Amino acid sequence: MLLSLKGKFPSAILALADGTVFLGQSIGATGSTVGEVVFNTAMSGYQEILTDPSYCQQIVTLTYPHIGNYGVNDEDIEADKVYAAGLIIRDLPLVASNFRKTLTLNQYLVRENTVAIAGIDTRQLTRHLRSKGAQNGCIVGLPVGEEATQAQITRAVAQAKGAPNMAGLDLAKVVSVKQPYEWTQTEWKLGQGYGMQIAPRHHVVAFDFGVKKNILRMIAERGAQITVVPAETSAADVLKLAPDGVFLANGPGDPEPCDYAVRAARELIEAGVPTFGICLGHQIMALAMGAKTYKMKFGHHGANHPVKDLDNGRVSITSQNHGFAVDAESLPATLRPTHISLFDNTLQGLAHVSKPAFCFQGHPEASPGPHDISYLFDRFAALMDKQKNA
Ligand SMILES: NC(=O)CC[C@H](N)C(=O)O
Repeated sequence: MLLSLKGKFPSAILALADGTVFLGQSIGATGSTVGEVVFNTAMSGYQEILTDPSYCQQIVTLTYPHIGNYGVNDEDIEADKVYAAGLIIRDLPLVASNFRKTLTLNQYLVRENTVAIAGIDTRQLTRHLRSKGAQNGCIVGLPVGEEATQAQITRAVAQAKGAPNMAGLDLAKVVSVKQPYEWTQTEWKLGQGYGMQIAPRHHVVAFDFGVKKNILRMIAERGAQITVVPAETSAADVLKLAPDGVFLANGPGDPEPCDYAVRAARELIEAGVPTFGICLGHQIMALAMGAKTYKMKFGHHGANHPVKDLDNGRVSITSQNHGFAVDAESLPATLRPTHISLFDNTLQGLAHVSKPAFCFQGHPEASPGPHDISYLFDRFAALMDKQKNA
């Protein structure tokens, strides 16, 4: 437990389903939360991570030891609320400084009703998750003045054990919008903030499985007007919108139960509509073509993952956030691998051999992370240009 936090914040419990218990300080809401505990190795971008809908029902532990140094602001959000089920960190600096800061991380977590624990040996926790695999956990933020009792610890372990298993969970339709909406916001620029697409040359229909705002901004930046549609929209309804391209978004949960999305993706790809998928969207495109997906041991969550482009040998440092992957052994003849992870050789990118469709497992929009692989957004725009001019 870090002495600097003790006495300044109430006590908190972190319990894993295997019975491992850590005690620390509550830096968010009072109460308890459960979810799959995963570790993310990005050094900054905690606000983008907390608001990424792909973290729905996951508790994130950040391996970088100082989290909160630059506070939070109103702009670095990937959705309009915090989606992560909870946050685990080592140290919360008591001074947060940045010219864009509107709140401290602690104030933000309380406002967003997010349970969070600090003062945890996140290195020990991460080594545990890495050797045993991701597992469910429970964080309990205690009221001011209360210390953790054995009964509360036992109850927290039981809550962790009782949490639903991520494998088999369809969360895309849970987090998806209920009504379509239009998107025109473009990328953020220093001194200007976010821009707006006023002269679009493409119309993109984006399936919202839990879409990150920065993906939409990067597609809009390259010339698109975007109609975001609910996860369960049929291919026929998408075709009625006469799109130049279709985007399959990132999102939480297991891709396999998303049969409605798999069906729609198959029909749109076979109809020859230029299609681009990211993360869950990549997994859905692979399933649509007949490949299989599987649950990884602890997944990829970070901002420095090297990925090789198999077409030209180029290596990009990429942002990653996934717990499932496409089984390379299961690829049908219609899909060819385009990218692999240099950490573990797992599949990172696919392209259809005869249709204008491709997808990527990592996060070319970063947020947070390096922009090495943003060329995939250019590729999507080029694919739509080519189809239009054909
Ligand atoms: N970021 C994402 O789209 C994640 C996809 C999927 N939920 C996974 O964990 O693999």
